[in-house]
Amino acid sequence: MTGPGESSAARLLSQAGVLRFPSSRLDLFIMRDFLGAEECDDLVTIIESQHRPSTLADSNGDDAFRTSSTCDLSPQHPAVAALAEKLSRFSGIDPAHAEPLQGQRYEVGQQFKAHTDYFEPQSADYETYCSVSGQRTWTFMVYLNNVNAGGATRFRAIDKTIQPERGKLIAWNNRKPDGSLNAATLHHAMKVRAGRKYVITQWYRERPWG
Ligand SMILES: O=C(O)CCC(=O)C(=O)O
Ligand SMILES: [Fe+2]
Repeated sequence: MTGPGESSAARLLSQAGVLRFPSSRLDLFIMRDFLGAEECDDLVTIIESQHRPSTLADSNGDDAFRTSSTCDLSPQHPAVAALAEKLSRFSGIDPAHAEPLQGQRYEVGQQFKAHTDYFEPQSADYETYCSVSGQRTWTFMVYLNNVNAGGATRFRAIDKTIQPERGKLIAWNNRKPDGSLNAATLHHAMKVRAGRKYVITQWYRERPWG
């Protein structure tokens, strides 16, 4: 069964160039060249033009936990609207279930330590984040540039490290087939060692965004 805010392995694998990482613990998919060079460069320009310090949904007292910058991408921007539509067609998820797209920008030394994208049900702010749209379901993330050194995304539980590569998309299901949260989705955006790193993330929700 696939809920309204969910993609599926069958959907993703039916599209040319999509590979599945072999793991019984986590549904993780990779596609190179999801975006072309020009699309990536346009999105990097937008992120460069406007960003703020990234924040955490559940602050844990570690000021070094997430040190990147975030760009709230305007859905009015044609390049952003085009990407949102492309992701929705690709994922098969109704765009009503999509959060607004976000860009992340990492300078040398910046990172996002190991975390999950779902909201912790025990956290104080769980209701604030999830009462309207529900839990996060799937994550789709696109690397917008080749990083000179560092900046990989590491999934520790399945021992998989993905190198940033311009235009490459990765996608994973934050939940297990039975709908429970999947702790094996734990991932770490490792420190950039040289150059900058830019990504865009699309998170989807159980219910329409609102
Ligand atoms: O930048 C990355 O490699 C991962 C970013 C991430 O995990 C997030 O923004 O939730
Ligand atoms: Fe994440």
